[in-house]
Amino acid sequence: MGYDAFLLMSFGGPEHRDDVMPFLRNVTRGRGVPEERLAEVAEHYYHFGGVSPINQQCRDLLAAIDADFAAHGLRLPTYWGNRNWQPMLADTVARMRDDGVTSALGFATSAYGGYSSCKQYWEDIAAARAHVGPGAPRIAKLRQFHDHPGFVRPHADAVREALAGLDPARRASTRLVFTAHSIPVSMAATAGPDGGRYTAQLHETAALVHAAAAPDLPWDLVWQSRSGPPQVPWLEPDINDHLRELADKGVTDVVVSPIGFVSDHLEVVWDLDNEAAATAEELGLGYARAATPGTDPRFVAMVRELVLERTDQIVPARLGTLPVWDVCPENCCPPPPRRGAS
Ligand SMILES: CC1=C(CCC(=O)O)c2cc3nc(cc4[nH]c(cc5[nH]c(cc1n2)c(C)c5CCC(=O)O)c(CCC(=O)O)c4C)C(CCC(=O)O)=C3C
Ligand SMILES: [Fe+2]
Repeated sequence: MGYDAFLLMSFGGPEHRDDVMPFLRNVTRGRGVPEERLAEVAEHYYHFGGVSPINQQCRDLLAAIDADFAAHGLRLPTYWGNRNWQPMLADTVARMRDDGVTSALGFATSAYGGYSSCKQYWEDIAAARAHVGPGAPRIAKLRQFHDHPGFVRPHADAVREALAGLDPARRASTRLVFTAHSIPVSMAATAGPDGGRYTAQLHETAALVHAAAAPDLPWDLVWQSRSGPPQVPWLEPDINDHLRELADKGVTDVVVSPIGFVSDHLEVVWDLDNEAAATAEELGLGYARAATPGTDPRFVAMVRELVLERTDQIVPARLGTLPVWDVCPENCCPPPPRRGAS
């Protein structure tokens, strides 16, 4: 098939209290995120003992991928490396070289186009290969999967399940609220080869999940987890402001579906299960948060299918019509201007 390894790439997160600040400095190096914001976000991690759930979720996903590959006779050794915390991608790529890997396929735990969710993983690959030097394996990144049935259907089932936990007598005043990570407006404008692709793909995913889960209900796409300096505009509205507006309009219940994410990591368990849930309670809104795909067997199978489609063994499974791309054109998703100390 031309490839001799599979590489899982993710964001990374701390697993000890002492790792929280070094991790946050890795994430925000050169991005101009104010100290106060870092201290505030550190508290979110300390609330969970300094342990982000994301690394364990990656271990679980990789174990499920191993089992799925084996069950389908796909003999590819698997590896895992992160952008911001151990296991760091550069160390993983060094291990791949030591193991004799020459050409790997990389899967990033982000479904969408854009700088943070796609292009930055290409930069991570290039930096890791440069760090390893001669003999570093070639690594190609698998495509964005925002409309793959293995991603959309688990989200849709989760919305249906969350709805089942709300009062059916109030269904007529219930609303679906899809959320994704906010990004700077300038980053959204330059996402994808023609710009605007992060938000466009998210809209498509939201529409697909809505149609599959609860086509009778109204829905919105809003944003969460804003970072960065206050003077830089980021995508709005924030989920918390949006919940206030919905309550004012007479909405009684919400299902919040984090379609921007593949697992229940810290941005989900803090920003939604803690903050947004508290906002809803204050407003007297019924609130149910839909699960993310995690290790849903359909999502795990999707990873194998992305490998098989890349190696021309199956045709791509797609529910939407927006472009997805395997290789980023040069002009695609430029990095944000670097600010502050780097
Ligand atoms: C688009 C996007 C995704 C989705 C795509 C993907 O999944 O890749 C994502 C995911 C995540 N973001 C995460 C955590 C953080 N993101 C931050 C900051 C930032 N995110 C940004 C964008 C995104 N982020 C941006 C433009 C910044 C500003 C700094 C910069 O330009 O890079 C900060 C800094 C502190 C702060 O929040 O201010 C933290 C701690 C975690 C880990 C959670 C855990 O530990 O479980 C995950 C999965
Ligand atoms: Fe983030």
